[in-house]
Order: sequence, then structure tokens, then C-alpha cells
Amino acid sequence: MRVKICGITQPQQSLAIASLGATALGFICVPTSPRYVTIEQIQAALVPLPKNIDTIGVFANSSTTQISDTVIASNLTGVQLHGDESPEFCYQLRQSLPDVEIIKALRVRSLEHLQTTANYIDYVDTFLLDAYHPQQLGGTGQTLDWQMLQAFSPSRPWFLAGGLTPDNIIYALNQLHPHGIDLSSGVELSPGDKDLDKVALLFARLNSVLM
Ligand SMILES: O=C(O)c1ccccc1N[C@@H]1O[C@H](COP(=O)(O)O)[C@@H](O)[C@H]1O
Repeated sequence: MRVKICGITQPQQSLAIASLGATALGFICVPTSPRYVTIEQIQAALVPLPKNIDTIGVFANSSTTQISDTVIASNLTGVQLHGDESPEFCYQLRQSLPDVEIIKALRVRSLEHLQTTANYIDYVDTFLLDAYHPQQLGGTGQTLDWQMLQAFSPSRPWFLAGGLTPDNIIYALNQLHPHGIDLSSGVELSPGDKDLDKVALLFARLNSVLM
């Protein structure tokens, strides 16, 4: 299972979190977020990482040029589109970044909204489902209605996100079978400062059920 820890801001935490078991690290490229990082901060965080760790830039309603420039300058392996990007936008981004994983995040508002993932199938590699919050784009710590996701079975891999913690992850995975999970505020001391003890507890609990 892929495990993405998102909202890394401190370069020294990137290797520590990868060493604990993360397969992917996320970097918030949304200027209004308290977890926002510059290209220089991303570059510094990537230096010590082994090549097999996926490095994902998180964007919301940025232009294809802004995204491409950041991805190329930072040498990221993937992008997470966390805003209101359309299928056509994903198609255009694919033309600019053919070898980069495109993850379309959906802040799920309803079952009907969840079904709009079908419109993206041909243009993205992966989906990510997060909780909807009227004022915040992400990193809210709010969980989704997991019951609503029981029948979600797209023809693309997907990450479960939104309010996951070391305390609820096993319960979540008993109900749902995503290809990956994504945690941010649930393993933090404060926005952008990851709690390495919580990250270690997360992997201890995951290893106890996945091994
Ligand atoms: O974390 C942020 O500040 C953020 C800002 C803008 C878009 C997305 C953001 N984070 C994403 O939110 C989800 C869930 O976070 P949490 O576990 O509920 O705290 C995660 O996918 C982050 O990538």
C-alpha cells in the first residue's frame, strides 16, 4: 500500500519520514496554506531522499505553467490537483508533463459529486478523496463519510485522505480498500511540523495489520 505523508516543510523531516516507511511525501504549493513551501525548500527536502520515494507537489487552481515550472525546477515525480481543476485542465497538464503522475483530488461533497471522478478517468493516473470544508482547501483534519465510499471502485488507483490519524487508520482500512492513504494534520505537532512519534506509531499500526 502507498503511504503519503503530506505537508512536509522541514527538510530534515523528509528523510526521517521516508525511513519510517512513507512511500510518498507531499509538498504544499498553495500560497495560502500554513504548510506552503517554496521551490528552494522542496529542493532541500528532496536532496537526502532515496530515488524510490514519490515526491508530490500539491496545487489548487494554479495555471499549467505555474505547475510545470515548479515540477521541473523541484524535480517532483507527481502533482496533486486539490482545487476545481477540470478534466480538460488535467488533459492539458498531461501534455506539458507526460511523465509525471497526475493525482486529482476530490473534496467530496456528495455521492453525485463522487461520481464526477468518471469524467477524469482518461486524464489522470490516480484519485485522492478528501473531506469537503467550505472555507479550507485541505489539511482540515476532517474525515469523509466512509460509508459513502463503500462502493467506490474507479478504474484508477485511489488514495484515501481526510482526517486520518494513527488512531483511526485501522478502522478506516477495515471498511475501505484504497490503494494508498494520505495523512497530514493527523501526524503533526502544528501545521507543517510533523510529529515523528505519531508517524512512527502510524507505521507500527499499519505493519501490524499489513505484514
Ligand atoms: O495541507 C494543506 O494545508 C493543504 C492546503 C491546500 C490543499 C491541500 C492541502 N492538504 C491536503 O489535505 C489532505 C488532507 O489533510 P488532513 O490529513 O485532513 O490534514 C491531504 O491530502 C493534503 O494533501
